[in-house]
Amino acid sequence: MRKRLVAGNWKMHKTPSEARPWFQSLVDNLPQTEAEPALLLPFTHLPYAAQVLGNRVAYGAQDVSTHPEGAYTGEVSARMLADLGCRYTIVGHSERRSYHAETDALVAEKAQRLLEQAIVPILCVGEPLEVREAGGHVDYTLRQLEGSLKGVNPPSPAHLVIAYEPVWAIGTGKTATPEDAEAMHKAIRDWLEGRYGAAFAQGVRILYGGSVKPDNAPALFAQPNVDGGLVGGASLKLSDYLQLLTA
Ligand SMILES: O=C[C@H](O)COP(=O)(O)O
Repeated sequence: MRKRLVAGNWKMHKTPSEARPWFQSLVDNLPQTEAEPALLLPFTHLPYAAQVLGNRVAYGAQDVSTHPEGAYTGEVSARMLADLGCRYTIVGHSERRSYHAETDALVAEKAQRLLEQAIVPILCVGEPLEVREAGGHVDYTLRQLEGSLKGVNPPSPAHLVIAYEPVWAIGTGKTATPEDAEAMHKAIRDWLEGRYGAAFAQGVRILYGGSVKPDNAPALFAQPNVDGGLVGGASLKLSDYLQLLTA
């Protein structure tokens, strides 16, 4: 039985001092729910997350260095994130793939660095609009998955989360239909089975991301292979995020 994960990706929003009282309100208003809450935050917010969210709400970063340590100005290592108590960290978000030219091979290295520190990578994949329109979305996404997991061997299914985020649905208000999301998630799980075996594949959580909101989340999350969401915009508003936790 996979535990639903509702992961908020704050991207580059809010300052640390704006975030701190928000974290407190989240902790004070956490609903009784089976879903696991998590926030993926800018690096600057993580010390406050450690203080306020503690072990009540999981948190982590949105990126990590491929290097374990050393003279790499501006980089943040997996060991630094582990020291701040990060449970998850995003790798391969389409915004990093497109604005920072991150390749599948680089994403795989980042995932590996995280696993070395027992941080669970939330590995993002998903096709752009032209690929979807041409009908090549499944092949495209599975190829991306294969490249981004090359040489990556998580010790258990709990150590890997996949987020399917069709690029055309991110921040656009357009969402994949629950049926389209389910079809892709099933294809991803089948691929995971071929790569890691059936028991492993059944344990991995596959999140949907792309304009998830309180009104569309129940139908998406009801799909058998949709194990929660990676939520951008709606995770910035406390009332929306709280609703998603019980969707
Ligand atoms: O990581 C989150 C996704 O990019 C989705 O963002 P969005 O919910 O604002 O569309």
